[in-house]
Amino acid sequence: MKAIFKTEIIYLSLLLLTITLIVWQRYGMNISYSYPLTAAHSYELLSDDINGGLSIARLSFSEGYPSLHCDIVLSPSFPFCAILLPLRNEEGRGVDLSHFDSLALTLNYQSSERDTVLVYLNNGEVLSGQRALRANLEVVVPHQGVHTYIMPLDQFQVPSWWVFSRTERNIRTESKFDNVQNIQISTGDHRGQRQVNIGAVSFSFHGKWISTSDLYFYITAAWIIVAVFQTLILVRRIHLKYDDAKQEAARLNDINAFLQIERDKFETQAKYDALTGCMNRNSASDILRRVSKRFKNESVKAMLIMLDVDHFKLLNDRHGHDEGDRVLQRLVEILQQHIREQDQLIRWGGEEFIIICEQTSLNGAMTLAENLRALLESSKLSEYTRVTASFGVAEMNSLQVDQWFQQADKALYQAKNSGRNQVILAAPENSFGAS
Ligand SMILES: Nc1nc2c(ncn2[C@@H]2O[C@H](COP(=O)(O)OP(=O)(O)OP(=O)(O)O)[C@@H](O)[C@H]2O)c(=O)[nH]1
Repeated sequence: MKAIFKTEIIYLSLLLLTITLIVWQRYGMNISYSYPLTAAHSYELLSDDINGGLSIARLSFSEGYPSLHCDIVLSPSFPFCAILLPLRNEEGRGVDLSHFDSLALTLNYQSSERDTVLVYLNNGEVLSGQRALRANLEVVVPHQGVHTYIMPLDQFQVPSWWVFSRTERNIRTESKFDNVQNIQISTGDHRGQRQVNIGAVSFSFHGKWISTSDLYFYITAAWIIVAVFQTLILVRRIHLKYDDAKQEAARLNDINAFLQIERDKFETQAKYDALTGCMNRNSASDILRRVSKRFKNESVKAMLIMLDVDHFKLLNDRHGHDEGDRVLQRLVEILQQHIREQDQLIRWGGEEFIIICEQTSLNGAMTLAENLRALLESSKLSEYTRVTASFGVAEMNSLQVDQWFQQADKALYQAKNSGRNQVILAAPENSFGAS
């Protein structure tokens, strides 16, 4: 949000700056160049006598400014007269008009015939290793008397006579104003005999500090630079955010893995007895639901053997709780080793266990219970005393699971009451084993 706000400020500032510069450039940023045309300066005159012509040019300052008086005489050469207003400094360097757009030239014009005025801006250059003047020409249709003529510099063109007068091949024919040596004001193309007076009243070049094209170039460049810069910052930010998100995802993955491990641990703890490692009562509900379903749907027989260590309290009291724990651990070990893999041994509580045997006949269950009873009796479950267990066996029939358990419990109770260390089959009363 903060970054977006900053971006908006940057673009808004740039927009304001752009508008300000465009308006300022349009109505301000003006520059001009001129000097007063007085007798203090030296002005050059030219006439067709350089080509063998007969026209006569004279200079006067009758009204304070230089005036060209020209008697144009017919001759085979092109008849003309001209006055040159110098622009070069003492070192010979001309004026650089790159930042100027127009020339305002005030002339006092008198002519006996209708004619044009040729205005040249002669630009100093080196061509073929020699100094030369490039003629940049604009034609003015003058009015009699004093008038100001505004001439946009981009309308000045190099005349064809100048191009043909050069011997260089591939010479550039466009106008150039980086070293303008003088302004040449010349009589026009009328070839007839006549008298022409041209007073150079004043001149001034006008322009802008920054040209319109340069200004638009700089503004466009500024917008491009800012946009590229902003894009780079944006890309960098996205990259950093992506890295952060990746790190966060990795961190969440770690937490998830940790929680998964913890969940598995708790699940194991919830279903398995911490002391003996066999299943605890929490596992029983799933197993019993499955067994009961299979019994009902597929008539798979199931037997329940319930066993309880005899006089376990006495053992605890006499030999300590730790010894009691060890007895329970060994007992589970032995039972696990001697039941089938599909039989489920569950610690029902305290020193009481159940074994659920599917696909087992009543005789099979009784035999298994008896074998286990004898095995426990003969095993040295405790190094201090003989340990035995009593068993109750019940067959699953159409009764509910809780009634099945009640039957087994009842048989176990009978086994206890009948002197312990024996196996009792739930009604009809049948019992195996030693007393
Ligand atoms: N060491 C140990 N003792 C336990 C554990 N769980 C239950 N007991 C003890 O087992 C004893 C069970 O005693 P009783 O229910 O009176 O049964 P008993 O002494 O075995 O007598 P009968 O079952 O009638 O033969 C209690 O003292 C419980 O504290 C256990 O995890 N470890």
